[in-house]
Amino acid sequence: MDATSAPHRIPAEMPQYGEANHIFELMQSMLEQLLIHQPQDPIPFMIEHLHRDNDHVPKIIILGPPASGKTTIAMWLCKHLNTNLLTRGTLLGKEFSSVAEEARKQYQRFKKVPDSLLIQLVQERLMEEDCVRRGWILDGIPQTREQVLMMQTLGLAPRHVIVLNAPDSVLIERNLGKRIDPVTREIYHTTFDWPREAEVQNRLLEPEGISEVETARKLLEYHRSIIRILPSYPRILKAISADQPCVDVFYQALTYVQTSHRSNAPFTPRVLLCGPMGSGKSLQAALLAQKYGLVNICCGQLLREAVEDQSKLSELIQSFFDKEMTVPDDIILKVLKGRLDRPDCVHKGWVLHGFPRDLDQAHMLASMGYSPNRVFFLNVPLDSILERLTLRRVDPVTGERYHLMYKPPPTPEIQARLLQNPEDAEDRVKLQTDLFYRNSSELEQFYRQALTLNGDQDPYTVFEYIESGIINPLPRKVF
Ligand SMILES: Nc1ncnc2c1ncn2[C@@H]1O[C@H](COP(=O)(O)OP(=O)(O)OP(=O)(O)O)[C@@H](O)[C@H]1O
Ligand SMILES: Nc1nc2c(ncn2[C@H]2C[C@H](O)[C@@H](COP(=O)(O)OP(=O)(O)O)O2)c(=O)[nH]1
Repeated sequence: MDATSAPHRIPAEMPQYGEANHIFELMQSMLEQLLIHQPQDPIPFMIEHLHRDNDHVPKIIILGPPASGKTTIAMWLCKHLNTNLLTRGTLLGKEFSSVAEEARKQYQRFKKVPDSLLIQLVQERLMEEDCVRRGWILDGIPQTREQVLMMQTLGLAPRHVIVLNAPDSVLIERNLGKRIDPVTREIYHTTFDWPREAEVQNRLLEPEGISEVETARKLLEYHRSIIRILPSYPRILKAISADQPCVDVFYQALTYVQTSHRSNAPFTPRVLLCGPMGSGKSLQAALLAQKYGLVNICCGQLLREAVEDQSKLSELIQSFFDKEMTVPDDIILKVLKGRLDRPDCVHKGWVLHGFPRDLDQAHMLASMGYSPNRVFFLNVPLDSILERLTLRRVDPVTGERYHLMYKPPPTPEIQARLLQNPEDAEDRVKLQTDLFYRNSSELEQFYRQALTLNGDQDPYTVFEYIESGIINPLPRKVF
């Protein structure tokens, strides 16, 4: 007996609960910490870990060569995400810390801090309340592979690693214009980022070590070490070109750190495609069903099959078809429930389109326990919909579908006998489209995590957007 016909032991609502509450990620994070720290008594350790509940605070590392903008971007991200910035300077400058004091001594004597001492400083800082509660951004640390390994051994794991890059010539040139505000420690640039206030302009200082020779030396050192660091962060690394305006780098970095990584949690897609007729729902549903094995449920088609199946509802539904009246919601829901309850839908997941069309239907669907976990709204302007639908024809002899613009009939004989579906007439399409957009805002309100996309483009581009929306976890609320 294959899985889709075996009696389903796990009730459908369990995976939904797990997904809605990120149970899998919660357990995975706790297990990682347990294995890293191997506490004597795991129970209190797990309780304390769960109480801390900081699995989604920012834990970011920004790496990059000198003058790539690490500190600039790190500062901007910190302000936006309300998290803590950790740099070598802030770590070494820490007061009331014997480790920091020892590190300062080492730096004063040897102009270098031993890896073990620096990482000890990082560990000490990351365990402080504000970093636990609001997360952290490490600017330019780790600098060596040894430091990476020490951090991993201590369980200091970032969730996102950003590596900035730009041609050395650009960086050497750029560093010459670097200026620092001694009061706020803000970073500026004589050409690219000059402060507006004259008071700030007058007090800016030229930092040490920004000469061409000095920058070139640091670049050499960086290139040697970075190739040994990056392989340690295979799945959480994002490279961003720093050879573009700061603000563009910032927005790419912000978008990245606000996406959750794909989790290994078992996930059964329950996809809902909403959009006016002709927006591409059926086409996209067919592509999803074909590629991911989802059950394709077109509400209209389901009702027609219910009539053909001679089911006990068939006469009732047929009577509404004959009177060209919409089938009542409760009858549609009965048919829909019958289909969604089948093991293939529960096991493989489904892609539903053509229902719900309004808020009442959405409430009814949810009350039956069929909440989609991915909702997409396909937006297509009316003129594109009219172009797609009103030029559609079908050959009554072969059943072949044509489109007078995209797929014209091959011969005049076929052209002559083509028929147009009355539903595709311009006035019908305009009425249906208007009806959809009258209800769509309430539906978008109801499906808070819905993703809206531009359906007026190549079908495969639309499909890529939908695919990415399904595979990737939904963006969390902003930190
Ligand atoms: N994308 C950018 N375009 C132009 N100038 C930039 C850009 N990013 C940073 N800068 C400027 O380059 C200089 C170096 O920036 P920043 O100090 O942030 O880089 P960094 O990677 O932290 O450097 P270092 O590692 O040497 O501390 C600053 O003057 C900053 O204003
Ligand atoms: N250019 C373009 N045309 C599309 C796209 N999706 C669907 N179409 C065409 C194919 C159909 O002839 C027509 C309606 O598509 P459909 O998938 O039946 O729309 P829907 O009524 O199920 O929402 O539009 C699409 O994404 N791009």
